[in-house]
Amino acid sequence: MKVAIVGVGSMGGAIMQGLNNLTKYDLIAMNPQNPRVEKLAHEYKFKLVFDPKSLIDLQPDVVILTTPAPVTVAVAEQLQALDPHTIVISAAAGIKRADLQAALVNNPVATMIPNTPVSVNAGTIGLSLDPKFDKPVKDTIVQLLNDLGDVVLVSEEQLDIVGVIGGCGPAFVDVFMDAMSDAAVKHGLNRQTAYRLIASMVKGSGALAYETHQSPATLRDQVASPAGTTIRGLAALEKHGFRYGVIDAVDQASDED
Ligand SMILES: NC(=O)C1=CN([C@@H]2O[C@H](COP(=O)(O)OP(=O)(O)OC[C@H]3O[C@@H](n4cnc5c(N)ncnc54)[C@H](OP(=O)(O)O)[C@@H]3O)[C@@H](O)[C@H]2O)C=CC1
Ligand SMILES: O=C(O)[C@@H]1CCC=N1
Repeated sequence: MKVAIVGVGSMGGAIMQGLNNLTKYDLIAMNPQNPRVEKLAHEYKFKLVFDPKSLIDLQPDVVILTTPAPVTVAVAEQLQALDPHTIVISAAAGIKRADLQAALVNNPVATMIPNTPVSVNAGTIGLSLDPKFDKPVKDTIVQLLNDLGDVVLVSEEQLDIVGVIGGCGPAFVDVFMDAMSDAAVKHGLNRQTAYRLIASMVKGSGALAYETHQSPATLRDQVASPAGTTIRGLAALEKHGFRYGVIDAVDQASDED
C-alpha cells in the first residue's frame, strides 16, 4: 500500500517512523524543502516531493495530513485532483471533517488525533469515521492505524478531548517523568539509570491499567500499604495540588481561545 504523509514534522515524522518500522508500506511524503526532512527521506528511503502535483502523480492509496492545523484545509484544497479512491486522513487538531470534505469532495476523508508514541508503534489514536464510508474504506483506515497503535473509535465531537488526553497527554506524562528523574538524581541515582527506571515504571503502570481494566484509584490503593511510604508521597501530591494541576492542564489545553 502506498501511504503519503503531508507535513513531516513531529507528528508526520513519528507516523513515518512507525510505518517504516514495519517495512510493508511504500512510503512517500510532501513537505516544503527542508534539510531536516531530506535527511529523514535519505535515512528511511521514502520518496520526498515538494508540491501537490508531484504527490498526486504518485497516486497514493492513503494520504495522511500532518500539516499545521491552520493551513490544513488549504493544503487539502491543493490535493483536489487526487484519484477518488485515495483515502485522506487528517491529524490536524481542531479541524472539522466537513471543512476537509468540502475541499476534497471526491475522496473519503477521516479525522484522527494520534500521538507521538506511534513512532514505536505504541500510539493512542482517536479516530472518527464517517458512518457513510463503505466497509473496505473503514477496514483500510483501521488496519493501517492499528499498525501504529491502539485505535479508539470516537464521534467527531469527542475528538477535541481525545486530542488533549491522547495527543497532549504524552507531554504531560513527560513532565511527570522529568520531575521524577530530578528527584531520583537528588537521591543519588545517575540520570541514565533514573530515566530507564522511570520509563519502565510508567510503561508497566500503563500496561497494568490497560490489561486489567482496573480503575487508577484501585491500582493506587494496591500500592499504598497502611502506614507505608506511598501514602506519605500521595499526601504530598495532594498538598501540592497535583490532581488539580492535571485537571487544569486538560482544561487549559481544551480552551480554544
Ligand atoms: N505533535 C503532536 O504530538 C500532534 C500533532 N497533531 C497535529 O499534527 C499536525 C502537525 O503538528 P506537529 O507535527 O506538531 O507540527 P510541526 O510544525 O512539527 O510539523 C508540521 C510540518 O508540516 C510542514 N508543512 C507546513 N506547511 C506545509 C504545507 N503547506 N505542505 C506540506 N507540509 C507543510 C512543516 O514543514 P517545515 O517546518 O519543514 O517547513 C512541518 O514539517 C498539526 O495539525 C497538529 O494538530 C495531532 C496530534 C498530536
Ligand atoms: O499541541 C498541539 O496542538 C498538538 C495537538 C495535540 C498534540 N499536539
